[in-house]
Amino acid sequence: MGILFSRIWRLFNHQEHKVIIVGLDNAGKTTILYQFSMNEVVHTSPTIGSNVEEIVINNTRFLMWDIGGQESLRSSWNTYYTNTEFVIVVVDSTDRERISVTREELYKMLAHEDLRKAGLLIFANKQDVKECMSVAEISQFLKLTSIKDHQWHIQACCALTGEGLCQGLEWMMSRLKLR
Ligand SMILES: Nc1nc2c(ncn2[C@@H]2O[C@H](COP(=O)(O)OP(=O)(O)OP(=O)(O)O)[C@@H](O)[C@H]2O)c(=O)[nH]1
Ligand SMILES: [Mg+2]
Repeated sequence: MGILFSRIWRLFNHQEHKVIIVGLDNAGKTTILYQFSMNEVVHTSPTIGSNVEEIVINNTRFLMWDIGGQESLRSSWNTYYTNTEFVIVVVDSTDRERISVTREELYKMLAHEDLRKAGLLIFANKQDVKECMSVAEISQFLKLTSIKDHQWHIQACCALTGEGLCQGLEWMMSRLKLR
């Protein structure tokens, strides 16, 4: 009876799932957010604070927070962590010099109590640029296989064309179904 009730509850309970989009400045977070919400490339300037949009896919509602990635803003990312179900980390695949900074920020986040249960989706963005880092390279730099306490997935994408973005969302949807 309990299982049946919880299945019916989930069927009718169109609750919102909180998602935060983080990553270094210039990674493409805002471009990705508006590809999700408007299906188009918007002209962006560096985000100060955050942008938020509701994205609805097959009756599943995500509330997505895109947070500014400049160095001075990173210490306030943690003010967005409460009730977060998914963290999307956007990596600029052309930025080899700062991948170690992304790694530091990533592990700092994963250690945070409020993100204990959050799933992790990594977008290897800007795959349209020649000689960018591949998914395999980024996985290695970020030591993703060492992450045992969070569900994670890495997805190649190009925010300008939208390629790969849906696959990332599909992974998030597939995690929700398992709950
Ligand atoms: N070539 C290429 N450029 C991209 C891609 N995605 C985003 N950009 C460009 O990268 C620049 C930064 O994009 P934003 O979306 O503003 O980056 P952001 O991560 O929100 O940056 P902050 O708000 O400063 O944290 C813009 O000029 C985008 O047009 C991509 O897939 N390929
Ligand atoms: Mg931005």
